[in-house]
Amino acid sequence: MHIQLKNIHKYFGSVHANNDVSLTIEPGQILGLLGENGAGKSTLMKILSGLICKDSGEILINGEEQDLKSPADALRLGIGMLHQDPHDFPSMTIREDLQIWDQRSGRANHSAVDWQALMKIQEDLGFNLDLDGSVGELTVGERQQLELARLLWLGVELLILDEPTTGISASQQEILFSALKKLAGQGKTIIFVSHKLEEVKELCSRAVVLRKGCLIGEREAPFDENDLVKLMFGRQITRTRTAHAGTRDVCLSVQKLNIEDFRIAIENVNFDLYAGEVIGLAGMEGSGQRQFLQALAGMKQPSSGHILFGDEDLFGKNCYDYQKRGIFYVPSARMEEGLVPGMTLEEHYILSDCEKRVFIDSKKSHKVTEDRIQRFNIKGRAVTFSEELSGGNQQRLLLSLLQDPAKVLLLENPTRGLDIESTNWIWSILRERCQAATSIIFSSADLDELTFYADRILVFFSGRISEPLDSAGLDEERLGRMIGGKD
Ligand SMILES: Nc1ncnc2c1ncn2[C@@H]1O[C@H](COP(=O)(O)OP(=O)(O)OP(=O)(O)O)[C@@H](O)[C@H]1O
Repeated sequence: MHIQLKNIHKYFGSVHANNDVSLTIEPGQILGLLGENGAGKSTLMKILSGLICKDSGEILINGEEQDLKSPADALRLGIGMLHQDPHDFPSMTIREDLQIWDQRSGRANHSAVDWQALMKIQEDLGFNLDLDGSVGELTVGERQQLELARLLWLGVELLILDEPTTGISASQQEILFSALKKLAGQGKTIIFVSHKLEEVKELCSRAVVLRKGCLIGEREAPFDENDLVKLMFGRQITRTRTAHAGTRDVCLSVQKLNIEDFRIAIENVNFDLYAGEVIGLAGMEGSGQRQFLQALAGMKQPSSGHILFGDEDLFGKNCYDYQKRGIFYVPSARMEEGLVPGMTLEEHYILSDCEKRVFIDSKKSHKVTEDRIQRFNIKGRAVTFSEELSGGNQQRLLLSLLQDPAKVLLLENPTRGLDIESTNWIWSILRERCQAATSIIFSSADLDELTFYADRILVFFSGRISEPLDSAGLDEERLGRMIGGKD
């Protein structure tokens, strides 16, 4: 599919999200679309996939101008997008979810041959989704897999992937990349939106960069990472190491903890979390990290064991008891579990205020909102709805809602979808909290982030958890082997 975007403009109120963007993409090309958080990448891709309408400009598909008014219009032309947050129906089975989408694209016949075709796509991509399983029970990574398989099943020729590797493991990523290369080899056009330059280097033949809504440059492979960073931010940025603040004072002691659900059984976990320490959880997605974090936040009842906090055993208490003691959890699925669509930034701050009162103190809430927007550098206003923020800014909003003082922060993929500058910044904020004796346990699929920011690492493999490993002496290769259960 040959795609030509000509002079695309898009405004959201006073925000000029896409400013005169022109771009041509050849068939069989894997194009990297780069830019800092809020640069306008998702907006451009949403326009191309029919989810939102451009204000002006032209879209030509195979030389013909097209007026894309809906995702169904785009799908009919063979354009499909995998969004940062899954677009699916958690209350349905996978089969039902697929059928709904297929009807939207105007093709409603589902013979055994159709389902066989889907299974073949799954097999080619290395996915293993049970068609009669519930969508709501899938992990974020599996939901991405479902969407990708669905798009190919619907016959897309242009595949747009917005940050597709954020929730998936290294081995899933390998499978995904080889599948994408194969698809490009078959002539499909792929646009890969990412903040991870090493992935763009590995996958893409060409990269274009957006900054403040404008397309400001492009490069052909092989890419120089420093050059791309400079193009994205207008200056050089590297990962900044922050001072470690770990002490030997035990903040939380986990003893003989057993956690069980229908997915996984985690047995006999024992470790001490020290005040000011950062512990990273490594492992393939779905190896128990989420259940573990939720158990430590009181959101999931462990089957037995002890969670000792000071003189108290928190086993059996609920999440509000944990919150009262300063133990907070931040989920990975930010728009579904963390933020409330339809509510403004200010309403989020009002809702997250723990102080109980009948009336809203609007003077105070305006001030808190303005302070947090400024402190967390959120590109949005007090009246902006959470779903209107860019992905990276939603993540900033989520983290800005955390209460002070916090004793323990349990963070699921805290820098998901953030650019290097924002990641540096978030970790500087988190480390600042550690200096004030807050302890952090975070999960991440990014080995580099784990070895760089964690003091110690717990490796999860099929519900088994390693002894805490000192991250200082741990190289990524060994960590990778342990995650795969080979060490
Ligand atoms: N529906 C909307 N309503 C209002 N403003 C919006 C909306 N969608 C996006 N914006 C604004 O447009 C700008 C570009 O956002 P966009 O999501 O395209 O950025 P992005 O480059 O994809 O960022 P990220 O890497 O953080 O996902 C941001 O300032 C964002 O707040």
